[in-house]
Parts: sequence; C-alpha cells; structure tokens
Amino acid sequence: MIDIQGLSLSYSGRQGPVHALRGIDLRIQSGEVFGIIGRSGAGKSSLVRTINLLNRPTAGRVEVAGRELTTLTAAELRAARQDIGMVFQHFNLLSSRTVAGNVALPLELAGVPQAEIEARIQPLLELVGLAQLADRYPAQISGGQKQRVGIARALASRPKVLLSDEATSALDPETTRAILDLLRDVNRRLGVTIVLITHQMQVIKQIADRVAVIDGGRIVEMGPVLDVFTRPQHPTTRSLIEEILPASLPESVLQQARGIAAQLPPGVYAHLLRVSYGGEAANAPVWSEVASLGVQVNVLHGVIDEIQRQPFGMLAVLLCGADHDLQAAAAHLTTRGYTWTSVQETVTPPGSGADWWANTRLPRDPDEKTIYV
Ligand SMILES: Nc1ncnc2c1ncn2[C@@H]1O[C@H](COP(=O)(O)OP(=O)(O)OP(=O)(O)O)[C@@H](O)[C@H]1O
Repeated sequence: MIDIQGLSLSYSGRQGPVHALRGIDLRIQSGEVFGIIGRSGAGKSSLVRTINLLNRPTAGRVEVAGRELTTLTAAELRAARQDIGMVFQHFNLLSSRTVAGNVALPLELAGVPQAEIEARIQPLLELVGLAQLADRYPAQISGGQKQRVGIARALASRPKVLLSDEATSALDPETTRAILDLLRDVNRRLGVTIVLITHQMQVIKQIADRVAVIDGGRIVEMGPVLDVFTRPQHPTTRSLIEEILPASLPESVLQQARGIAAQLPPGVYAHLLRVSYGGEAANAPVWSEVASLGVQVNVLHGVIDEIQRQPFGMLAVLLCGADHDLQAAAAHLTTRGYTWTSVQETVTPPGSGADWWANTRLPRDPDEKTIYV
C-alpha cells in the first residue's frame, strides 16, 4: 500500500540544511497498522508529512496505493490525497462549525453533492460514537470527542490510508486507550491501512502490527511489535521500551535480592536476570522447569501484559543455585525462547568482593551495563 524508497528530506535552517530524513526505505502492507516511533526531533512528523507530500522530499520516491506521488501534477496530487486521510495531535477543528459541519468540510471542498454528503455523515458519526453530538460545536465537546470528530473527518473521503500524527498525545491515558481502540476498529471494519506516529511505546503496544524505530532521520529497527519488544536490538529501541519497565530496578527490589543472596550457603550463588518473553514462549511452564534443574526462582519485579492478543512479559528474576545449575537454567531459558540479561553488580552483597561474582560463570551480556542496572 505504501512503498517508500531512499527518502530524504532537508530543511533549510539558519545554520545550513537540517537533514530530517536520511534515506528511509519502508514498505507498509495493505490493512496493516504500522507504528513509527522515535524521540522528539527524530523525524517522525517529517516522515508522515512526506507520505502525503505535505513535505516534498529532497530525494527518493513515495508510492501510495499504486501512485508515485512525487511525479504527479498539483491536480493529480489533490486527487491522490483523497486516498490519504490525516489525524492531527491538536485536532485542527473549525470552531465555527458543528461536529457534523467539520466532518462534512473535506467533502464540500472536494465538490461532493450535498445529498451525498448528508448520506455519508451520519454513518461516520455513528462509527466514531458521536451520533448524538452532531449539532454541538468543538467548544462544547471533550478532547477525546474532538479527536473522534478528527477521525470521522479524515475518513469522510473514504481513504485507503489513515495517517495519524501523535493523535493521542494530547489525551489522558483512558481516552488514549479509547481512541486507539476506535482506530483499531476502523482498521478492521473498513480495512483502512493506518500509519501511526508516536513517541510512546504504550501506543505501539496497544495497536500496531509492526513498528519502525526512527532515530536521527533513519530507521534503526523494524519488525513485528512482539519481536521488537522481546528482542530489541538498537539502544534507542531499548530505551523506548524502558517506558514499560524502567531501566533501574527499584532499590527495594535490589535490597530484596541482596538479602536473599547474602543468606545463601557456600557454593550456592545468586544471579539476578532481566528476562523477557512473548507469544508461544509463554505457553511453557518455564519456571517450574528451571526449578526442577535445582535452581531456586524468585520473581521479584516485572510486568505481564499482552501485545496483539499475545502474552508478553518482562521480569526481574533472582535465580539461586550451584554454578553449573545456574548455567543450565540460563541455557534452558534461551532454549525456551526467553531473552535475558544479567543484572550483576547491583546485587553483590556488601563486603563479598569481586570473587563472589567471579565464581559465577554465566555468560555476560556485553550490553548489560547500558541496560538494566
Ligand atoms: N520547518 C522546519 N525547518 C527547519 N528544521 C525543521 C523544520 N521542521 C522540522 N525541523 C527539524 O527536523 C528534525 C526532525 O523534526 P520532526 O518534527 O520531523 O521530528 P519529530 O520526530 O516529529 O519530533 P517531535 O516529536 O518533537 O515533533 C528536527 O531536527 C527539527 O528541528
């Protein structure tokens, strides 16, 4: 549905050009909900505004619904944009028009006959749950309701693609969930492809099928959401996921781990792991299997949730056992499709010194210091 190749965009700034997009390649399938996430300034808005050519790229091509947009004349582009609806963070409603009047506006501008406009408006308002508020003005409705108007307006021209630029960033968490549910519903019922820009992993987790992580105008990681959550590869992705389970374990959890570790008999070691898993991997009775290897399991902290109706978990787990049993336990987690990293230094009991850890020979994750300590 969307095919982007070699897309670059530079703005002219006071101190020379600003390279907002640097060679983006992206293919989004028909019917997908595709999330694009990144920190402030990463290039998200630049990218989404280039997909409907509100920004004209410096280089590269943008194909939407089979049409290469950069080659179209102004009139052809206006026609092509009927296939692309857009939802904005701050709703962009006309305060002088009612809810129904706002939804009708793009159809009026496109010259759709009045009778057809009236026939289209009511089903749209019903779809977004605003059938009773058609005659209210924007000042008389809530933020969530305003965004519902924005979504109905974006759908009025029956687009194939809906671009959502931080559509929920101005809303509270509960309203955010409701609006994301609505977008999911629109995607399923109408088959509209949705491209969703956000800086929040929670948003991606709730609604997206696949996600691209953008950083410095480049896509640094891309994949199905569950894979990216359970096996993040890029530091930016990892830091965005920390929104779900923070990088620093609470001091109380570390104290608990230290307390347990301090009481272990000679020859028994403690190893604090941060473990993540998702999908099929959640079906196995992993912790009882690890326990049967002679390793004590203490789940100290974490989240268990779902992504795309599949189980997903991120846990801080203290494993205690003999050296070779700990190694077997870690290998077993890997076999079962769990990913893990060590949180070592933080649980070393005071006074035990380096030797205490030197005796545990679990392989160390090279990134461990940058992640979960
Ligand atoms: N009109 C402009 N002129 C010059 N530079 C711009 C312009 N718009 C954006 N930029 C710069 O381009 C880069 C990407 O900006 P963009 O707005 O796409 O990022 P973003 O990821 O959407 O950020 P945010 O979440 O803060 O909106 C930034 O360095 C920004 O300062």
